[in-house]
Amino acid sequence: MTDFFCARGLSCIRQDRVLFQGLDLELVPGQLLQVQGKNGAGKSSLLRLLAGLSTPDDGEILFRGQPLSQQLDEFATSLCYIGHQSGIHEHLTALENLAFWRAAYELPYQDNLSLLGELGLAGLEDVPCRMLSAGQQRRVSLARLWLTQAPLWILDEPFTALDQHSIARLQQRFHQQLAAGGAIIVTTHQPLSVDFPSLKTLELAYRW
Ligand SMILES: Nc1ncnc2c1ncn2[C@@H]1O[C@H](COP(=O)(O)OP(=O)(O)OP(=O)(O)O)[C@@H](O)[C@H]1O
Repeated sequence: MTDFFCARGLSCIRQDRVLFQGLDLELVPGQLLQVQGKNGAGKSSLLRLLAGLSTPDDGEILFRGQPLSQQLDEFATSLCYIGHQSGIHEHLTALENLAFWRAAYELPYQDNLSLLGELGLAGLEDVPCRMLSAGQQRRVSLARLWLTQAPLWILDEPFTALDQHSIARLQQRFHQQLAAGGAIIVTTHQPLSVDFPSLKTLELAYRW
């Protein structure tokens, strides 16, 4: 077992249904884990457990050899979690959202205008996010992945609402994160289009 990130014997019960039990996984630096499964199989529930946002019914999760439950604050600084919800402030502009994240997570300085330009949001930096399209809002949300230095990313359906160009750009960002020794856990119903040598898949079966 690696001491970077692993889970042992995880169980999750929702509405009297056992989504999974006895689930083991491990992730080493530079690795991409894709969690797959039908709608309702429990992918988001698993990712929320792994992100420390909910507690397993059984089993434990270890980050750098220590149980997550004993180091949630430290873990939060090593994690970038992006769930189904965009996590952006809709009344703030894209630039203001980036400034907020940089301050909240004490991230190093970046030229946010250039970053938004690279993400295809040039000219929209000062528009309140509620007025952006779904795909544009998703790009603002994903901008965190260009700001963060967290070694572990947990991403729930990050490609939703993105056009093909944005999907390719995000997958290139995945490559950079993995090459820098980071690791990624991702759910997606779409096949990953770029070749990831370190890709590992975990299929969650839908159980009644
Ligand atoms: N907080 C909750 N309370 C009660 N039931 C929940 C909760 N979260 C999830 N569930 C139930 O757990 C099951 C799995 O949900 P989950 O969101 O993990 O599935 P998923 O595999 O991510 O699905 P999808 O592909 O549709 O996003 C669903 O039947 C859902 O109704």
